Amino acid sequence: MSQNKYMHPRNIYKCPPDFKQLAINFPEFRKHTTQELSGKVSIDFKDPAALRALTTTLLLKDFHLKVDIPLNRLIPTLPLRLNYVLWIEDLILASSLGANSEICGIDIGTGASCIYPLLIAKTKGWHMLATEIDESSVECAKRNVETNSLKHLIEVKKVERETILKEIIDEDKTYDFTMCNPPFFANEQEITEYENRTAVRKTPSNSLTGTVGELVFPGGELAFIKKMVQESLTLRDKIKLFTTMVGHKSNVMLLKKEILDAGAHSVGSYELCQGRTTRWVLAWTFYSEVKTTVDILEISRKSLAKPPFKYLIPEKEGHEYTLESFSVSVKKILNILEMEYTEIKKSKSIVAYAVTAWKDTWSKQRQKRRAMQRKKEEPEAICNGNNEESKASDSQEVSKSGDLSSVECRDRDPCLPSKRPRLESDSSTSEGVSISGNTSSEVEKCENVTVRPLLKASLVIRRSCSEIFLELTWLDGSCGRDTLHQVFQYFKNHLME
Ligand SMILES: C[S@@+](CC[C@H](N)C(=O)[O-])C[C@H]1O[C@@H](n2cnc3c(N)ncnc32)[C@H](O)[C@@H]1O
Repeated sequence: MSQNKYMHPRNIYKCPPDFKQLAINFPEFRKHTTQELSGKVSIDFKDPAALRALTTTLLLKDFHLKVDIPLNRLIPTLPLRLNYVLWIEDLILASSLGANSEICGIDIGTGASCIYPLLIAKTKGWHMLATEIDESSVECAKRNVETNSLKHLIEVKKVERETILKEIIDEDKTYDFTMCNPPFFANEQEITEYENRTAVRKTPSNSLTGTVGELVFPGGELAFIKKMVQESLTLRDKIKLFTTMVGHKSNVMLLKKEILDAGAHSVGSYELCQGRTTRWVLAWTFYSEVKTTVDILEISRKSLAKPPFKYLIPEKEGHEYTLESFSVSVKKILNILEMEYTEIKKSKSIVAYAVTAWKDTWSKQRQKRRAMQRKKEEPEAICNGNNEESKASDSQEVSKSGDLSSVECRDRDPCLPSKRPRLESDSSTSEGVSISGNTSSEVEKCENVTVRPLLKASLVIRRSCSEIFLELTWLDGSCGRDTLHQVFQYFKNHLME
């Protein structure tokens, strides 16, 4: 029975890919398909060439990644890999890792495809160190990184079989997380048994790909992970979160006990469900503030509820845009809009600001300019009269509410409700940029009443390969996300001026 409904909520393969459409759009994939009389298009999952065509086609279509996978090496399936990556992302977000610096991870045994680092670097912009023992896989992984112009984010390192983590960590470096899809089997006999299992469990639907060297470790995954746990004890200050995939359910409880006995602060596990395959992942840490379990539905609900407004900055002939030059243009617009901003993150690939608006300066700009013009042209007497009228209505308001500041605030902010709500202590995270707590300027105190800003958002300028994106994420404010969309439109219209 397919377990797709239990896939990670943000996994794009929860809804399986449309093979017919893939065959129409990708001739390389079409070669491996057959069409039944009913019109249904399928592939032979036992054929490694077909499996490879599916994975490389999806990587190209969904992630713009061009990946070479040799037929004689392990061919990764994407739904499972993505489930693992999304779970790590949830833990990183829940633990607020990378809030003040770039996120760096390690993939132990990256394989020829270099699948995890490519997915992570491409979709999250995180730095990855990828290790591998197999010489030819190392070469292929390096080529894949180069082909996709991700050398600035991914380093592929050839290591010795005895090494898991200890020897690869530089003295002066720390990492946010490790991940690993370890060799599962203890010997070749186990591989044969797995391939031929029929009696109790169904034969796996996919063909088992990969060399003996890739799939076998003396003592199997249990021995490999136990070694990793032992090494994590000496690296407890260098790595915040250790994770690994586990292939056999029976090993999950054994390893959890082993990890806690070794002195970890906490250990958590999660079930990766996809197609007919189930795998497990373990996370452990020596830090009290780092999370090893997470409410995935809650995190996904939050992040899906507030996806950022994203704008790919169009290329302009003869112009080489940099993050620096865009930050200048963005700050200029923020000043024009009289928005407060604080730089919260700056790296080679990201500049992020926390922005706050106290009044609407962006909507109906043209009408406002016309009104100003008309006001200038009006005779003084009428103008005076109007002023008297407005003064009268203001004083009425003052006497009703008994609070002068509320009138002032509402005057400059049409969206503020008549009774100002208290601003709850806020902590929001958006795509690796986290803003928590309120600065004194964000909360304006008027006579014991706490005023909520009109809008609070994160503004991220992100470089991914040669493309630059502007991302605006709604965080809080008396006006909703629609207001942020107006600001976003304003940026789109004025950024290239
Ligand atoms: C099951 S494969 C996973 C490949 C890839 N990460 C994936 O998920 O498709 C395990 C990989 O770990 C590599 N490996 C085995 N022992 C290793 C070690 N001590 N350090 C680094 N890589 C190792 C193998 O060569 C193999 O490529």
